[in-house]
Amino acid sequence: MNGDTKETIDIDTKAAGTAGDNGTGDLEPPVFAVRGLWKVFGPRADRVPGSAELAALSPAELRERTGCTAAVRDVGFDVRKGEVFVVMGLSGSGKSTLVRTLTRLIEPTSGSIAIDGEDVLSMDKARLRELRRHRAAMVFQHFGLLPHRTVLDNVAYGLEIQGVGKAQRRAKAAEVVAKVGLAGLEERRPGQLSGGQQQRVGLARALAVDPEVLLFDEPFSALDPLIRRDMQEEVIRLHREEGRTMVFITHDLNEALRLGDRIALMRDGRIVQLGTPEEIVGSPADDYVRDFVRDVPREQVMTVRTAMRPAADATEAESGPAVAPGATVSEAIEAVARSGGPVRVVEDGRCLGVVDHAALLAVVAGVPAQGVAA
Ligand SMILES: Nc1ncnc2c1ncn2[C@@H]1O[C@H](COP(=O)(O)OP(=O)(O)OP(=O)(O)O)[C@@H](O)[C@H]1O
Repeated sequence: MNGDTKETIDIDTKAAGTAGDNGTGDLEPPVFAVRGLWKVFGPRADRVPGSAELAALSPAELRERTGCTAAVRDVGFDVRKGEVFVVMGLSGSGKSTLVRTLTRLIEPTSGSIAIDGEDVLSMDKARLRELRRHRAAMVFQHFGLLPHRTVLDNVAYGLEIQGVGKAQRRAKAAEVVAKVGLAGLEERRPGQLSGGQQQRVGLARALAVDPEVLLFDEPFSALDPLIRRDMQEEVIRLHREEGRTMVFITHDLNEALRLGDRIALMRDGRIVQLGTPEEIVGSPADDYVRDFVRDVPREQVMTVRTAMRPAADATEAESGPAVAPGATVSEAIEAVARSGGPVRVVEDGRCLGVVDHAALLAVVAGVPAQGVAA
């Protein structure tokens, strides 16, 4: 593992192709910066990342030759402040291992991880404890609630182990319980709650410590679809209201598309594509991703920004119904159907382009359309 004792590490801003760029051109330091990260399980795991020959083997070949599994293979990315960063992939692709290495619940084999520029791999035990308790709180699928404690006391638990006084932690817990929609249930025990309500308690407990980043490990996969939908809405609402940074693991593509500002799609320990939902659905990096997103209703993910063409003349640019550039193709289809003609794409009073029947149909069909902006 790392022998690095520096408190901070230099971040190679080009390594992950995304560092520092928060999409607005501003340079904001990332919350997490991960570079060249490996986690190999098995005998003499350290030799795998260092060996070009072993690192190039397929998972099956590697297992056969060395008895090792490379759960995370040479992964690099940034988690930007305020975004929902989704790690998605099929079972066994390495999602849980990757997210657990961020706070060293699992020790990486090699590579670097920084939180707000601070080297996570050189943190001592006390600093790590502080990281997990205050800065990066995890919400697990199995919520790990204490069965004999009330909802309020379960939520206050994280504050209790931080040494916060009783009155103060109960006041804070009550506030967070209300925030996740559990007001009135404070004195119940976990056994008296539905699965969805228990998950809300788990979420409230993580929120109570006011962490900089919330890490969700498939938190909703055990919930039935309606309650799951409810909890997704809850996460979207909390994110909108608080702008808290979130890292969210899921194997469910729809959940990833609904929640993610950006999605890292994993396969066999590697990130095969990292991008916005629209980039992943609209420009899959390879056949694997293309196959993965094949059944996604494109009109609900793609926006008119991708579908628009320049206005043909001043009349087209200046009159008629308008939509915002972030409107989905599905919304624009409705507007075009109602108006019977092209619809303008307008931002801050300026016409960026227009969308018409042909362009919108091309997006739905997944084929390039003539005159559509690249
Ligand atoms: N402690 C371990 N020892 C050996 N191999 C492990 C260990 N933990 C995970 N693995 C292997 O690492 C790979 C990635 O596992 P991981 O749990 O990270 O995947 P995942 O994408 O989170 O899967 P799931 O969605 O099923 O939770 C798998 O092949 C798994 O068998």
